[in-house]
Amino acid sequence: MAEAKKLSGAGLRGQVAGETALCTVGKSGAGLTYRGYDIADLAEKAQFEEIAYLLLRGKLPNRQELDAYKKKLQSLRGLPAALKTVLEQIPKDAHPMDVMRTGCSMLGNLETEQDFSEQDDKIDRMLAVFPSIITYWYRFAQEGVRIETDSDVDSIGGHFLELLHGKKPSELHERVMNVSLILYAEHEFNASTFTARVCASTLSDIHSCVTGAIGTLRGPLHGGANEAAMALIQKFQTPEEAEAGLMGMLERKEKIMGFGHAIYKESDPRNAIIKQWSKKLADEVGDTVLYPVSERCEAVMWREKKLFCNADFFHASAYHFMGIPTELFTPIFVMSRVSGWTAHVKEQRENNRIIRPSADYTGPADAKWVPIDERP
Ligand SMILES: CC(=O)SCCNC(=O)CCNC(=O)[C@H](O)C(C)(C)COP(=O)(O)OP(=O)(O)OC[C@H]1O[C@@H](n2cnc3c(N)ncnc32)[C@H](O)[C@@H]1OP(=O)(O)O
Ligand SMILES: O=C([O-])CC(=O)C(=O)O
Repeated sequence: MAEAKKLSGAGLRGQVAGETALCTVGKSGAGLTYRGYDIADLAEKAQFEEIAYLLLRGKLPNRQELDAYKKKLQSLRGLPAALKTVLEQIPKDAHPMDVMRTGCSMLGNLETEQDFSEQDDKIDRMLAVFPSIITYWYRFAQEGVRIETDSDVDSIGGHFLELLHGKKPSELHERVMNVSLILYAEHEFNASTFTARVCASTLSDIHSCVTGAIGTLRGPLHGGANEAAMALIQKFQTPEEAEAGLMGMLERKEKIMGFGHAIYKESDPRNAIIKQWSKKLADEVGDTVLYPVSERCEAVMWREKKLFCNADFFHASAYHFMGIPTELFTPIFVMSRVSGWTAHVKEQRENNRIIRPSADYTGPADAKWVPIDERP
């Protein structure tokens, strides 16, 4: 059983910044739980929509509730005309995370949360429409087509794949997307969720909370690491090349994206799960390069630094094997984490005090005013 990581130092590490009933991360034992349920069980047995319901409504839905919830989400996939117009203005070479941020913000202009009694409907709308936002922009920017954003596929992951590729996904691909969305759904007080909670604590609207969280997730030290991991593994043709490349990077003290974690000490429980699905997909496409290269990176990083793959590393190859362009990896994280972010916003609102920590001042004392013409 892994010990909890010793937490101290900069970055508020180890400081308790609030309470949550949503999730535990890195406690000894299960490692990651959503409302008390072990992530391994959820990834094996649940649908992502069930997990969103669990996080947002506080309990697992029964069959009737889940069917009704999925139907509701399916009915909310359409894009307003004004949002399509905005998406069509965004340059082809924009980063898709910037598109998500703008898309969410524009939605907040068109369908503003007038008061908190509307929060559940606004959240469901975001869950349903985010795959439409990113694929509409992507296919318009890349191919010049204006896609229909409705589909018969009733899962969020399957809907995304169908809009992206213009055809129904295979059962395997829909399943992997489902697992991936479950793994990414929630993770306690990570940087983007904390951003959402800080914003919520000012009693701001739900679209502002999520827009801020998207911006925070974008960075390579957080959600952006899955794209950076892909860029890394694609450089290598063989495991031997990967080993030599990583050794050089470690010697130069470069960060290796997709490894390490602020809270977990010995492993990220999401890695074993997505790695197994990445292997299945590698077998399906007959890959003999990316998967073995990824495995060698994992072995070298553990041997040299005792650093382990976090959730992002094997997501890179898994998504790649499903034909998903690298720049869309982090937007998929958004489609999932919006469930966790908004569950935290609801929790913050239920028991709110504005989040406003203090700082140790390190600047000069007693500075004397110098008139502008006398300054050096
Ligand atoms: C879904 C997610 O958001 S998971 C996180 C995704 N991010 C990444 O994969 C980016 C790469 N990883 C990292 O940058 C870090 O491990 C973080 C940001 C995840 C955590 O940061 P911290 O909590 O500061 O890491 P931690 O305290 O464990 O670091 C210990 C040492 O290992 C080093 N280290 C940690 N991760 C890495 C890495 N990926 N590559 C190389 N060295 C690393 C640190 O630089 C530090 O060295 P130092 O003591 O000489 O300064
Ligand atoms: O918890 C963190 O710091 C980062 C992370 O793994 C996540 O948000 O999924």
